[in-house]
Amino acid sequence: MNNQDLKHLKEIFVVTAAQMRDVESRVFAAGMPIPALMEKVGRLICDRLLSMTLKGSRVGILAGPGHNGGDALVVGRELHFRGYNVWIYQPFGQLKELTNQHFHYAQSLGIPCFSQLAELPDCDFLIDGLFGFGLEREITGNIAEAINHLNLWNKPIFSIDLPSGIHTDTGAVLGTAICASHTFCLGLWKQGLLQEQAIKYAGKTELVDFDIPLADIQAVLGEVPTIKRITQSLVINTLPLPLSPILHKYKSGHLLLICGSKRYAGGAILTGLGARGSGIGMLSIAVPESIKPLLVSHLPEALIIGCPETNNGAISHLQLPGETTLNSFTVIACGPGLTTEVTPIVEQVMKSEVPLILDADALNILAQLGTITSLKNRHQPTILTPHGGEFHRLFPEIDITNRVKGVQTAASQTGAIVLLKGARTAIANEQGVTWVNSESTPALARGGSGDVLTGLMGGILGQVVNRQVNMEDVVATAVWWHSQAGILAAKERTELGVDAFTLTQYLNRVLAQIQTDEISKWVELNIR
Ligand SMILES: NC(=O)C1=CN([C@@H]2O[C@H](COP(=O)(O)OP(=O)(O)OC[C@H]3O[C@@H](n4cnc5c(N)ncnc54)[C@H](O)[C@@H]3O)[C@@H](O)[C@H]2O)[C@@H](O)CC1
Ligand SMILES: Nc1ncnc2c1ncn2[C@@H]1O[C@H](COP(=O)(O)OP(=O)(O)O)[C@@H](O)[C@H]1O
Ligand SMILES: [K+]
Repeated sequence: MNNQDLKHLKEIFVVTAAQMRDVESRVFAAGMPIPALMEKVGRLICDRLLSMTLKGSRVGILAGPGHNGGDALVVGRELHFRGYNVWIYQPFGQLKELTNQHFHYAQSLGIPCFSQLAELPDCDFLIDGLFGFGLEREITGNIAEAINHLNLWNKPIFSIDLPSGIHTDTGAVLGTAICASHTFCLGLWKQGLLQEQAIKYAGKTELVDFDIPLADIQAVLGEVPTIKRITQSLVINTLPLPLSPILHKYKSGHLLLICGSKRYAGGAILTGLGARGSGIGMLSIAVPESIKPLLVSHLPEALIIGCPETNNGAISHLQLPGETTLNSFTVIACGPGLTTEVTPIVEQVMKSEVPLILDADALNILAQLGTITSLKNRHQPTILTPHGGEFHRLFPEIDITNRVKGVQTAASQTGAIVLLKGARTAIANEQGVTWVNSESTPALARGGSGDVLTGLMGGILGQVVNRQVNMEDVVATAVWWHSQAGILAAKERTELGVDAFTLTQYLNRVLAQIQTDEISKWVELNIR
């Protein structure tokens, strides 16, 4: 594997504090000296800082008692030698040995050091090395006060490894936490940085790779990591590309969408447009008869199935054409805009023998039915795509403060692939294989964007279901594609310009951006 592929691969792994300690212990046991690693990490951060356009030359170093503080002191010393005005704030009585040595050396170089925050002069930016993955209890007293005060300075703060105060695994705030503008996560992604509650503290995040041998990572996390970050290089293999030159439309998947009502006709259109964006070969959409003309006008290529409807304009029962049954389709996606009147339809699709995506109202009906564990009886995969509220209705007992644990529990209870939507969408299958999407945009937090995701996911699934792919990989691919469309649209149109319809217009542009050679080049990483 070349260096670039190895770097891509390391972006996928996610660790807890205990796992990071195990990985580091292996590296140290193999002979890498701890001081040499600290020096290397400090220099890498320093180089990265120097490659950014930093405003001003007055730097405050916030040094903690552990090795996070040691890293920060190395960064401070290097910036000092490069002509920056460096000041150190170090309020702790006792430091770890190595950190203590760096602190004394900095003092001997004449770098001013203070133990009181009030003495620290005004800085242009700060380096936060108070605590990393060694934070083990709530921050209190003068350190907590200092952090709260520093957050009010409104200056850029670059956090080393994690914003100090953020729990490495859960992302929870332990007492208080630094609000960083940028976080340099060291070596491997810490699970806490992928949890929703850490987002507003971490700022922009990036991984600083310090060349941990892959063998050490895999010895701790396994060859197939249980928790994976969704990255382009990992999902690219699951995209429905390239097409076979002798493709026939009936070999490219037939997706059935069951969606919409007189009241929520737009949801059906958006789901259909999401499916269109996937490139699915054949698309059928079952809607109430009265909105059929509307769907036809928006999706002329789709087969629109008008169904009998209730007095309120919801589908009363499915009326599929001719000999068609639910099992005639490659995939079924059911839910957006249905209303909660369609209970028999949800019961009917649950009995189908094809992969099934349940979203929105289908999830609310499932919650009302109270038969969620019966999903285990399905012979084909089921994918549930709740947002936080729907998740709570489906799984009132499951706490999602730790969203990763939450989806894992839900998936193991139901046997379904569970996707919990949000700023950091998390996906898990029954075996606990988990994906987290860490690249997204709040521009997606708008009505209808979830409908687009359901259609897109159904469309991808329909095309790749006969390939040797893991279902949860397909779900992750849909989430990645959807987010990337949002990011691209927000870049061009601002975050406010990404309504759900516009989002559908960017789906194809995401693919167009990916170089064809990258698609054909994709290397087997042996981690599936
Ligand atoms: N060995 C090295 O040179 C490397 C160091 N790294 C750095 O080392 C860090 C981990 O180092 P450590 O294990 O020393 O841990 P930290 O530097 O994160 O902090 C641990 C220290 O803080 C104290 N502490 C914990 N919670 C506290 C609280 N609430 N209030 C006051 N004191 C508290 C502990 O008693 C301990 O002394 C990483 O986050 C990273 O920055 C690695 O990432 C890279 C390799
Ligand atoms: N703050 C956010 N950052 C990134 N993505 C978000 C954010 N909030 C919501 N999303 C995404 O937007 C979509 C919203 O879906 P959903 O809640 O089902 O909306 P709707 O039902 O209106 O279509 C999901 O894909 C979700 O992950
Ligand atoms: K830190």
